[in-house]
Amino acid sequence: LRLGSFRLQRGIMRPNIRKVDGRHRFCFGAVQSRLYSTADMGKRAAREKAKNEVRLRNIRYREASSAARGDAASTLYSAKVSVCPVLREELNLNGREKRGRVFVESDSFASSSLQGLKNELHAFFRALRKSTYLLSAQLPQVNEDGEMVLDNEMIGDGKLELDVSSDEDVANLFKEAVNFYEARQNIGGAEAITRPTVLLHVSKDPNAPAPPPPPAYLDNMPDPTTSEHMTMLSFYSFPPSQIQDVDEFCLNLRRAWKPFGALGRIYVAKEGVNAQMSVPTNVMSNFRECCFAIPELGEYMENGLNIDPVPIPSKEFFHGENPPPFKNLHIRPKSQIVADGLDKPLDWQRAGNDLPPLEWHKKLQADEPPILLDCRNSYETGVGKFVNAEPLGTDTFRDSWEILKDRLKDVPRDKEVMTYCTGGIRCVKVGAYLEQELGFKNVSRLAGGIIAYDRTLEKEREKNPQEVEELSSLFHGTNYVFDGRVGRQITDHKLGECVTCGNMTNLLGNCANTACHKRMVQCSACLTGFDGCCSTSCQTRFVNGLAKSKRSLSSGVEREGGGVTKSSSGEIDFDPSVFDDVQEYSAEHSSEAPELYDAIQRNTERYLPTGAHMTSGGVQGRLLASLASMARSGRVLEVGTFTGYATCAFAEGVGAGGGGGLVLTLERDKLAVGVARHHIRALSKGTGADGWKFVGELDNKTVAELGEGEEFAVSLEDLGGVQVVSRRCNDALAVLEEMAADWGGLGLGEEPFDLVFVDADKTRLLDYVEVCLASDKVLRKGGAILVDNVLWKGAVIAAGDRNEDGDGDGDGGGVETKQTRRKRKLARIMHHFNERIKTDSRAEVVLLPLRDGLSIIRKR
Ligand SMILES: C[S@@+](CC[C@H](N)C(=O)[O-])C[C@H]1O[C@@H](n2cnc3c(N)ncnc32)[C@H](O)[C@@H]1O
Repeated sequence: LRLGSFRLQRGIMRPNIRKVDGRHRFCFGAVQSRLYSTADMGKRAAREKAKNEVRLRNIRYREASSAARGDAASTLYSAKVSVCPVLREELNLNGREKRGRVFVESDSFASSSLQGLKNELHAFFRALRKSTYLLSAQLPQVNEDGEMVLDNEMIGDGKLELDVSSDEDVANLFKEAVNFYEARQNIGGAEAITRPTVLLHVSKDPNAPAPPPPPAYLDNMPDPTTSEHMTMLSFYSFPPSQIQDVDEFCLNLRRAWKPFGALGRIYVAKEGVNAQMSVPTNVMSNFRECCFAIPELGEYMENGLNIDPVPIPSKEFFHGENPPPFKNLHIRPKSQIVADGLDKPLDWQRAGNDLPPLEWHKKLQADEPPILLDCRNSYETGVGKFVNAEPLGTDTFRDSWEILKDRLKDVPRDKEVMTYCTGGIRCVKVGAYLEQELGFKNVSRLAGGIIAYDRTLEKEREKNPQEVEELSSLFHGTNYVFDGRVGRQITDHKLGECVTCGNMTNLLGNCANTACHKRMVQCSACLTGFDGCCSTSCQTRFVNGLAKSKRSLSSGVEREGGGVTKSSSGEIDFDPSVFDDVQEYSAEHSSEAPELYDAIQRNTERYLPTGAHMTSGGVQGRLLASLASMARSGRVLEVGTFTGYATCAFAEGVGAGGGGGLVLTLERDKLAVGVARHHIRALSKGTGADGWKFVGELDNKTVAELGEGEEFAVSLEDLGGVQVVSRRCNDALAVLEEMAADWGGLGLGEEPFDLVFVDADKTRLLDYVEVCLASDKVLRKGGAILVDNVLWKGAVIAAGDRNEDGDGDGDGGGVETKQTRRKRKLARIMHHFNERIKTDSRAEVVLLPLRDGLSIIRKR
């Protein structure tokens, strides 16, 4: 491994190895892999390893390849694979599985036998395993200039396509690939091909058996997108036979749950599944049936699905004051579903008795109270617990074992021990430990945890109003939950001590200073007085320029007034609220965007409301148009079209030059491309009222969608003949990389772009910029890259101060909300990007504090 970024080879393979925050990061075309340096080996490396064997193997291949760089041909064949549209549809393939690259070792089973080659394909394209398909192949082609072309367009018109249906075909194919490679070397144009390369096409076998019918639980299912409510639920399962192939299981879960429009965070490990989810209420019964049809869940979901009885109106869920608890469906392979820190796994099937909530309630009122242990962490027990319960006082779940051992050392082993936690999952592990490690014979745990207890009692009280007294909750205070709602107040009891004044309260949240973000209990008076911070020092940091992160606690604190003030020490303090005023002032004193753009914004809010904040907007739109008008040859590339706001601004700017030009824009989202298409077509009527009317018509139209790899092109005659090409692609980075190899085969001329706007997946900014800086086919020397959101709402400042690695709470559920964790992670990525690019000798950078931060990177 070497520090710094370097290109291993030109042409089709360009791995970069960079050191990022103490770990080495590999980027390899569309396939990215990360390998952690020894300093960071531990749970993350282990998790990564378990997660994806294929990625690790690719790393090994790459290392082997770089070690034998002069002799790469003897190490590996490269096979670029594409799957036909019929199979893609039928197998419901995800982005990565539609096309990709696999490597085949020379003299291996895979390079000499059909089954071996298929095994190699299945490791990457997992869904193909269970289907019958035909394989055909094509050798690299050479164009009229003698350069090698790896382009599907070369198939047809007399180009050779080979059937690959026997071991002999496979052996011949790779033999031909070597011949071609060696012949190319002799010709002397070897830089275009670095190893024996073939193109493989996977297509549906017309004689294959018909795919199985859709499962019964999907029969007559309502359309989940029309649901007026969302239901929150959680469940966990510890199947006795364990989950044998975790990656495969994740993939299957994703496929099974896709039709329901389910959102959530699901952890899958060999030991089981732990899920927190939101599901459209109108398909809940179908979803439940689906879960029970999955053998690893079904009867092993302890206490079934834990469903919140009060569904949330969809409007409030998606567009309410607080961000939605879940925005996506994340199904993550993990080494454990609850990180326990035990040396060896226990048998989770022997974990004491599951006590139903009503029995539990009765037992707690018995004359001789049992030992009652609250197995949650201190921040949870600090605001609520059962009467007479003993909190373990842990910071993380891992701390439980020593504390339990110590607390129970003198307790007779037949004494009843009762345990509880939020949803029950942690107590499975505690129960197993008490029974198997400490030898307790009478362990009971609260089935479904506090959540189930609270719900059961509420229902019982409704059924038996005369028994309200007997059924009043023995859990006092607030139950801390992990789905972004932070806490549910079960009774009015105030058990927590305010971190800043010591008064009793039941409010909890996180410190507003993102660099601290400590979980804390704080009363409402201090919440306001300390601007949502846990101490005066955090408050000073927060108000002196740090972004005001939205608090997870509902009562967000807004500072009143604002301005530049003099502190007692005489220094000038900067109040961040002034920044908003500055932005507003600059909008008021910039040229107004034509009417068309207001219509674009309105349509975006109508069709893609959750992303409506992503458009470039007024002042930035004007800046983009101005920069495009200065582009030397009028060629602009946009990565991330969304609904075409910036695309139109670029076209407008390029058009102002009057000499034609091209705006190529790339986007993965089907619907966004469809909406953008209308906006771009509206530009053909100009940017004034006509265009506005034209765009307005979209309200009554169905949005036409483009398929993967399809594009539409418009020539804007009224705008100096600018051509706008919008292309739908699953991975814009892969398109840029292809472009770097051979102008992308997009048929858009062999001229580099003057301006590239990088505004897509923020986690790969460095990769996008790297392609632009490294390849003069993508961006000309002297051209510029624009990168949006580089300030990440100011959170980059705090990110610069941090060097921790996330929540580390060890309870498997995470404690920070998903939103704040993601925000901090992205802030770190952005900060790292800003640091890296500033020191890149190939670039000249200006970071403008415009809106969310826009960097202009000129290629030297
Ligand atoms: C911030 S929005 C773009 C906004 C647009 N440039 C504007 O100024 O109005 C980012 C877009 O990038 C798209 N995107 C994210 N990752 C992508 C990828 N790998 N390939 C293509 N598009 C991607 C998203 O679907 C999203 O629509």
